[in-house]
Amino acid sequence: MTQTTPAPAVPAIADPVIQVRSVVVAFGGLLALKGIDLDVTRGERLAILGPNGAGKTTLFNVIAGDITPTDGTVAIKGRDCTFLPSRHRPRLGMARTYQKARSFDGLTIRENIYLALAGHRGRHWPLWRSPVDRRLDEEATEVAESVWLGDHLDTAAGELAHGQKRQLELGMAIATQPDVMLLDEPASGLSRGERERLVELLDSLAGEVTLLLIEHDMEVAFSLSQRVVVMADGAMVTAGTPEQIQSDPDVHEIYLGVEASS
Ligand SMILES: Nc1ncnc2c1ncn2[C@@H]1O[C@H](COP(=O)(O)OP(=O)(O)OP(=O)(O)O)[C@@H](O)[C@H]1O
Repeated sequence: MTQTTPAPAVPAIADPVIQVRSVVVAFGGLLALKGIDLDVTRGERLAILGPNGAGKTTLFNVIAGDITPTDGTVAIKGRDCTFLPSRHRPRLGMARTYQKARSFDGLTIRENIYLALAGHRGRHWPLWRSPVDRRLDEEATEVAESVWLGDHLDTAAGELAHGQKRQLELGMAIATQPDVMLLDEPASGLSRGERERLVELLDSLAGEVTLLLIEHDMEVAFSLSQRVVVMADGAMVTAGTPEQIQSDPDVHEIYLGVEASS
């Protein structure tokens, strides 16, 4: 399969939250990203699609600060963050989830969300609970309820089913009240009912929250996004509305080509 389509031009947008410019990532001799340009505007819902190995997670890692690009720049809310480590990005209002959930298995749902809340507010795990800490406990309960985990508050994360773990991770991200959320395959491994609840939950986020989504489940990706970017082989192949992407023969070829060869 060959992708000869030139990368789509980056249109100038009024209120960019994320600006990726000429980003290259090399892992030894492998070019995982070959010069990516991407602008995401405030409140936009953007899905990134592409076959395995296309570079989607690597692009997320660059935007979230988990890896520094070999070349190019990333700006968040107008500030050059190319070299800003991921641990500083929540202060910019950014949260991300990972393909593999990163909650603490030995802690309960309430405790995991509490820690996310406390970390965001610059507090530590208290030996004695002050009124502020008790308020955080209440907030943790509210967040757990918002991701439909209110009935499992005292269940250890390690005992949760896969779908519930993803709900917890989403809750931990939401707890930091981000205005930019990067979700890496949030629907993976979820049942149909859980996927529907996920869409409902993400749909209910405030309009100003910017959402970037890597998702293999087309139904989820198309129903949640306003714009879809398709990547293959470290490059952006095309971009458009969900309707445009669904009827794009190049996109079909990318997926069918991969399916045929796998
Ligand atoms: N840390 C790493 N070291 C070496 N190669 C890597 C590393 N991370 C990713 N790669 C390679 O970079 C390429 C892009 O990987 P990436 O995970 O970004 O793709 P992806 O589109 O997210 O795929 P998937 O849908 O399977 O998660 C792949 O060839 C992958 O093997």
